[in-house]
Amino acid sequence: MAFLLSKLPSLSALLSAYGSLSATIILIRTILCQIIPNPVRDYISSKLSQSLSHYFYPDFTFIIEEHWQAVNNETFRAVEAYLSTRIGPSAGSILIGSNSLDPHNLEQGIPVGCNIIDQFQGMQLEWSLGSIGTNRSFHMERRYFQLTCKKSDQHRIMESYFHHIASTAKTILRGRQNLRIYTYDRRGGRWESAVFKHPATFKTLAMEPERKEEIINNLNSFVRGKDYFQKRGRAWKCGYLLHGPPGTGKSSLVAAIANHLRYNIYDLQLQSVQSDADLRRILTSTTNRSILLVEDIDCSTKASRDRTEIKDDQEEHGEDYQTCRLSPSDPGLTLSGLLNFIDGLWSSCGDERVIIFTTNHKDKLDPALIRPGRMDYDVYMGYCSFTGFKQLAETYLQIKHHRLFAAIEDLLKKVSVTPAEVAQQLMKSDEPQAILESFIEFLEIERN
Ligand SMILES: Nc1ncnc2c1ncn2[C@@H]1O[C@H](COP(=O)(O)OP(=O)(O)OP(=O)(O)O)[C@@H](O)[C@H]1O
Repeated sequence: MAFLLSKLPSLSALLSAYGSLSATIILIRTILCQIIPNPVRDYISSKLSQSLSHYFYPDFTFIIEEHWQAVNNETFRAVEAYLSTRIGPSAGSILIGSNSLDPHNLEQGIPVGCNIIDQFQGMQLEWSLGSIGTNRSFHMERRYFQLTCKKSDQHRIMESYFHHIASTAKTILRGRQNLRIYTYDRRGGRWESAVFKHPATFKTLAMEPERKEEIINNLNSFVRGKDYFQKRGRAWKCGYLLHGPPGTGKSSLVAAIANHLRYNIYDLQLQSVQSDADLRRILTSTTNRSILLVEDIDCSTKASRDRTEIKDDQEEHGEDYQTCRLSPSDPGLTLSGLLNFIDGLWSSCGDERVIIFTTNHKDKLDPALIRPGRMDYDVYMGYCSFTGFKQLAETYLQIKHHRLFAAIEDLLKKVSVTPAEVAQQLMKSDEPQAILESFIEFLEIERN
């Protein structure tokens, strides 16, 4: 032990060695500082710290939250759609559900806490779904995806993996089996959805063929039109005003549009909107590639109605005038708030949006709402023409010709019946001859 202690350097020798080492380091540093230019020094030190951090912290994490700047995060939706096709044994658990007992309708989703492994261009990518929020405040729950990868893959992921996710998700969402219809739950303060399975298509719709063709062409160019809209500095959206008497197929046309585009529908009752700020919040929580539907807009709120008419109605019926129900608290929704969403600055919020208003009384709407150029397409759904009748006969009776058609054509020129009334008559039995005879009788009665 004593031998070992005698071999150790003395304290003064250690201090002097430390002093000369420090002096040498300072000397080298000063020389390097003088001969190596600043930018080169910065480059070397950043490279050095990068390789050290890669060594000590090799992973990188991307967080994708459900909302982005107070609106729905489309990247979150894309990841959700994409990952639902990547769920494998590593997940440990999956969500299963369906809207019917048909086993083919079984859908799968990603539960919170689930881990999913994905491979892309040789990269190993680990996904998980997390959530912040408590059971008690379910509405406050915020989900987020977390992607963990190698730090060195970070740029490749930004440049190509997220593009791959976006394009795959687009295809998945376009081809999705079930559409959904959303209604706004004012008390819960959020959209509630149900599966939307409406059988109406453009094929079954009784409408003038040229008009039908025109709408289909417009919708097809709309879907392909991102560049078209961008080049012209316009928001990627289009608006339809559907008007005409009850039972002429306005709702059926909305369903046909949704089925054609494979877009979900957000069915908004303007009565449930309390103010312009409320409208902004509700509409920014809808997703892209969707239809915003406001049915019977003339009855929804004072905001949309012709101001002179409201005054006349109130004078005639008193303050309690209820023909077109208004919110008891008289919603603070204003016409300008509404217009802002149709073609004002807020209309540019989101992509690929179709806005549809329906009304039985176009004449009751405020002129500002229907001035030329406000809504892109004005579609009048009228009484049943002979062409409309033939379409309905084909749908309901599977016949294209019949000797009684001539009499029906003649009567339809004199009688105003809605396609809904015609459809009701054609559903009375399966036997075409008997049905057409009874339909002629019905038209004769209507004429007198
Ligand atoms: N143009 C049409 N083509 C095919 N079917 C139609 C048409 N119009 C009405 N119908 C039939 O009548 C039913 C009611 O029509 P729909 O609800 O689409 O009319 P609407 O114009 O929206 O009526 P409302 O103004 O009362 O809401 C539909 O379910 C459909 O069966």
